[in-house]
Amino acid sequence: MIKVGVLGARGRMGAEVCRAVEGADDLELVAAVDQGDAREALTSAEVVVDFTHPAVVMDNLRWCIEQGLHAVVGTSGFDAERLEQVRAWLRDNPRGNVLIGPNFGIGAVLMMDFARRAAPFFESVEIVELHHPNKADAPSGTAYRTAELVAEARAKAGVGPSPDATTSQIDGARGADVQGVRVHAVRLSGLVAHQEVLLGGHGEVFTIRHDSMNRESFMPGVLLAVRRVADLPDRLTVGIESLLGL
Ligand SMILES: NC(=O)C1=CN([C@@H]2O[C@H](COP(=O)(O)OP(=O)(O)OC[C@H]3O[C@@H](n4cnc5c(N)ncnc54)[C@H](OP(=O)(O)O)[C@@H]3O)[C@@H](O)[C@H]2O)C=CC1
Ligand SMILES: O=C(O)C1=N[C@H](C(=O)O)C[C@H](O)C1
Repeated sequence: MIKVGVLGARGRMGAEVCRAVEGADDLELVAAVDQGDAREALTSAEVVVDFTHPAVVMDNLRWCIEQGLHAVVGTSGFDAERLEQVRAWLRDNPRGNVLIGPNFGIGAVLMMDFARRAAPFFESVEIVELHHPNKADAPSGTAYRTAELVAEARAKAGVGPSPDATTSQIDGARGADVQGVRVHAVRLSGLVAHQEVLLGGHGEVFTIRHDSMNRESFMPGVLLAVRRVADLPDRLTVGIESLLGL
């Protein structure tokens, strides 16, 4: 049995993770912690899962690393600077691995991988992410990570910037620029979590779309990460691609 603690346990994702852990024969939920609860209850866990808020996740993660706990992090908001900070904390503390998953949906991970692979073959690329209106941040962590992967693949292949002759616009009309990739964020009642990657070439458009219809969709990926985080070859892993053999 792997002992699991959940941070953000009363939130939309945290509550779903608690249910999934309780339903798994090989996992035991030993602590469910939310805003205002003492984190010390988590010291009885081997693996801590964090689905809280981008503003608090770094403090939680530093605490987990200092305690030598393995951490599976779903909370969004990780850029290169934050990842470097996590690496520094890991260097200073000998025990505990960290897996940060921008998206634990299997289809979403495939969407990111397909986008990365397709990126060098099209001169234009833009990302549209669509979420429920209670989401705390924009753009989504998934869109940010997709843009990073796409930008990296295009740079490696020597593809230049996406063509764009816009000279006049209202602020924000062309979305956010994430490493040269335009990212547009929609917030709409009725939605859960969705993304389209639009790739345009000569007379053709290739669209990759993923839809999470509910939060259960993330649970196979979260449980896979919980089961494997202790044995990962690197102290810090970003994404579950390697766990899926991608
Ligand atoms: N990687 C993935 O696959 C997915 C990632 N996410 C990400 O997960 C995060 C959470 O999303 P969601 O569940 O919808 O958000 P919610 O707001 O529903 O849940 C977050 C929970 O964390 C609590 N919380 C806030 N601060 C702390 C703290 N310091 N310690 C413990 N608990 C705290 C909140 O309490 P309170 O409300 O009182 O502030 C709330 O109960 C977001 O960053 C989101 O983008 C979401 C879906 C999938
Ligand atoms: O807040 C959400 O809901 C989601 N957050 C993650 C993100 O920011 O990418 C993952 C998924 O999109 C759902």
